[in-house]
Amino acid sequence: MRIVTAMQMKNIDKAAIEDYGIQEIVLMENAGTAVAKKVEEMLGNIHNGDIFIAAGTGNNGGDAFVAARQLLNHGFKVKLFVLGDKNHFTASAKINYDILHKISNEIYEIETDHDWDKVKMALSLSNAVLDGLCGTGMKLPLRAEHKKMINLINKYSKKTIAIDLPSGVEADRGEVEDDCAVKADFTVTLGLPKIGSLLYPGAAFVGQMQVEDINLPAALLNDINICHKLIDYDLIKNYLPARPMDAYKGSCGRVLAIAGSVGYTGAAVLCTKAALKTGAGLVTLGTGESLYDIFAEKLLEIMVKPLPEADKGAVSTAAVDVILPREESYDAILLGPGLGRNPATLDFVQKFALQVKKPLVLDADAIFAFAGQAEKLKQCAHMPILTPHLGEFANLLQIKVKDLKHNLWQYAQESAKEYNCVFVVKSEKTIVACPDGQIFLTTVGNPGMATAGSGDVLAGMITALRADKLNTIKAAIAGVYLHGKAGDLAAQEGMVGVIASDIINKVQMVRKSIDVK
Ligand SMILES: NC(=O)C1=CN([C@@H]2O[C@H](COP(=O)(O)OP(=O)(O)OC[C@H]3O[C@@H](n4cnc5c(N)ncnc54)[C@H](O)[C@@H]3O)[C@@H](O)[C@H]2O)[C@H](O)CC1
Ligand SMILES: [K+]
Repeated sequence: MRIVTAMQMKNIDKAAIEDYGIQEIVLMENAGTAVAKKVEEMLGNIHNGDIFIAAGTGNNGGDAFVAARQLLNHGFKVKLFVLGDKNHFTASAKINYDILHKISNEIYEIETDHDWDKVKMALSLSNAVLDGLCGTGMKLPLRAEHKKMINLINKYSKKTIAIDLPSGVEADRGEVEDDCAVKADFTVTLGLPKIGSLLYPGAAFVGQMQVEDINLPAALLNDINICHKLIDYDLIKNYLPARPMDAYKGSCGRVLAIAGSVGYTGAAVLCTKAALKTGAGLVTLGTGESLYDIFAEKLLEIMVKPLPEADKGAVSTAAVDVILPREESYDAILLGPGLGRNPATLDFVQKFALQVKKPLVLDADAIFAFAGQAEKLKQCAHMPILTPHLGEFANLLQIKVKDLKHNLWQYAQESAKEYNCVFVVKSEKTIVACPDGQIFLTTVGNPGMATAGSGDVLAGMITALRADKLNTIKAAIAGVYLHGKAGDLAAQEGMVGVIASDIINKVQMVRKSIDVK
């Protein structure tokens, strides 16, 4: 499913009206009807409950007026409070405001302190709250009266449905000012999900999201110019073919992981085990020769290839001439987990990455090796996949983390294009940014996965998928999805306490659930 900015949604509305002749008032009627249906569904057996509705003067409020009419028709008692200048209703909202006024006398303006007392009384008596204050048209900072209304709604904490977006959540980035946004149990989003409702802190206010197409033409909702999509089952369901009956270990993806250093042997174990559990047929760990005994002892199914080292455990540039002659033995190569930042190792990474002819995944210290030199990545034989967390990405681009965070999607999109890389940028909402401008946003995973080694596991999983014939973008997307789903399964035993090995142990079950039959 595609996800949109406020402007992109406005353009879809505009196209619906101008290209298809679907008038805004029709879309509003569809929106309000869908919202009213959700209220009734949420209230279950309360058939004549009291509904508190807060409405603005824009089309978000217009949706609320339509919903109010529907709910009244179905026997509910509605108290609706309008916030904003009544002389500035949008046209469609005004039409529905006037219709509603002919049906109900429980439509209130809020001008005096007494009116706010009525708000509190109505909230305290309500069975449900409908938030139609503002949606994609809201620009921060919030006006004081809206903050007051939002804080009151949250204070009475009734079952709450937000229309399109929880009021107070910024539509494009998910920004929320002073934690002041409607804490919704459900958000009925219209047309397509707004990016801001999927990013924190905004995402924390959405509750369960329900997407209603409000009868917009499918061609508009699937417009290829909308280049942001969700990573969900629907997207990846055909990515992972079931294993053919005539498979053999060399036909399921041969991975080489160059990883590990003194004090960071765990990363090498995690990324290689993750590659195997993701389905790679053969996995080899290339590591400093003095660590060979440790890994040979630890690893059964993974072959260990001792490499020349500069200092104990630090792979050196001489390793380039050891691996390159044998590169045809591998289908994809992972560089980085726990590799360390010895200058000789960083030199090895750059020299190897720019000479090897096999698909590459760069993680952790291998990304560090290109800090401030990302343009060199364009010399890789295949479009590489980089899996930085925010700090590693900021360091690669040589910018501050806070600047990166404020404009993450733009930096990711521009960097992917400029350096011809796929960036898997790990944060509470991992994204996959591609050179063609596409950005994919994960819908799975949980805070329990913020644990040592989780990134090593992801890097190993992506490399295994890349080795098993998935192209660069699909390998990155499928890896993020599998990793998040495995992490969600691991968190079922308790989110706190998930460790990276738990994620690895759930990968098999996730693959079983999504492999194409
Ligand atoms: N997606 C669709 O196809 C449809 C969406 N609909 C709804 O339309 C709104 C967008 O409507 P718009 O009129 O552009 O703006 P809003 O109603 O979201 O917001 C304007 C509203 O909010 C007040 N406001 C703006 N900024 C602030 C602020 N900083 N503080 C307080 N108040 C603010 C402003 O005064 C107005 O009252 C979309 O979200 C959907 O709900 C269509 O109805 C159907 C088609
Ligand atoms: K809203």
